[in-house]
Amino acid sequence: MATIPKMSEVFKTHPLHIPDNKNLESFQQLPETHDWIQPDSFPSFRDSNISLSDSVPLIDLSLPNAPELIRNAFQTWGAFQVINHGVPISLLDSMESTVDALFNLPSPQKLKATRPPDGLSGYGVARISPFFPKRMWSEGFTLVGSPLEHFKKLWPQDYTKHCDITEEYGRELRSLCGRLMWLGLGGLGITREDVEWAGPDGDFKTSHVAIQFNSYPVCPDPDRAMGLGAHTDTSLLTIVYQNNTSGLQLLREGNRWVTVEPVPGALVVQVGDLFHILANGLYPSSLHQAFVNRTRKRLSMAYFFGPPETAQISPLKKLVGPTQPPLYRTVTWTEYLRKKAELFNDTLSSIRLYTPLTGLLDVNDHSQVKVG
Ligand SMILES: O=C(O)CCC(=O)C(=O)O
Ligand SMILES: [Fe+2]
Repeated sequence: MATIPKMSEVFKTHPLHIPDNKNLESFQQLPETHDWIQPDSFPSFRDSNISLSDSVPLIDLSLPNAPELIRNAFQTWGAFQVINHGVPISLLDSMESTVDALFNLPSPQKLKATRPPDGLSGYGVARISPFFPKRMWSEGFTLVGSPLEHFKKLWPQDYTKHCDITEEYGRELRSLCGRLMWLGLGGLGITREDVEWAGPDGDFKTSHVAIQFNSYPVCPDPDRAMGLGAHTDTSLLTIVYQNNTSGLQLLREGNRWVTVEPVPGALVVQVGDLFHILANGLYPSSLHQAFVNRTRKRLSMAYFFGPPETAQISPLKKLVGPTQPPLYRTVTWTEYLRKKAELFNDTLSSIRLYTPLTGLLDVNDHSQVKVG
């Protein structure tokens, strides 16, 4: 059996060099390098005539029927927005201020904390950039593990405050993800005994996590630009916080992009590839992208919740039977991440064991999604 790559080594085989990082805000016109409109380049991402019933569900986690609503949302959308989630709104505000402060630093300061080409943490462009022919209208900062070393480089005097906020955010989101994992799994009839790697208390204490901050500066020609190209996340669950500026879109029924309108204090919960595998395809992995705006800068933070580094992820036994064969082979998160760096939106199909009998592509076959 192949050895499991360590998280820190995942990108050694696929280093990503940061291109000359011009300050996007300084452009009066969209440069050719960022102009995504070519004949037949990608489906239009401006939604038109979307009916109200076509908006991602908004779920109040304090309601007694929340588990049922969550199961429904996961099955139909692979996503929902959640309120009354228990993460203090003041913490969301502080975290947003930290992210804002980070991206407002002068470029040379941000570049001091550049993510190494084969590394996990630091400032840079989106990891998915090499899969698209044009550059994205965004900048990002990825954190795996402690923010301390990175934040010291960004804010030599002032790092403690930002570290404290980020660490508290990480703790709160970990606990929310644990809750949401059990609600999502419960909806499939899965109980604590079925998921060994959730730990003896079922608190996912050894789960691996990454945090991604994204900034989408104002753009002179937003209809021709793209903030973040269409992708699924590799995680089990991703929780996105967005500021009060829209941009996040989900692909609905494989044929139209629906904007997730910002709701104050809400968080967006999305199924990632690994939960899709665990659920043996019953929950689709959410395909999403982000657009940009002409007059409003957008910020988002994505919290990627994954399994422990060595956990073997495969369709849960209870969800497999004579009429439901396992759709995917076993992978670890690190193995999967490495594959994704190579195959991107074809990664799920590369580990698929069965093609649906109908011969039709299922919602998670993204080989049809045009990315270039
Ligand atoms: O900006 C957003 O809303 C989405 C961010 C995202 O999808 C990601 O960081 O993976
Ligand atoms: Fe994402």
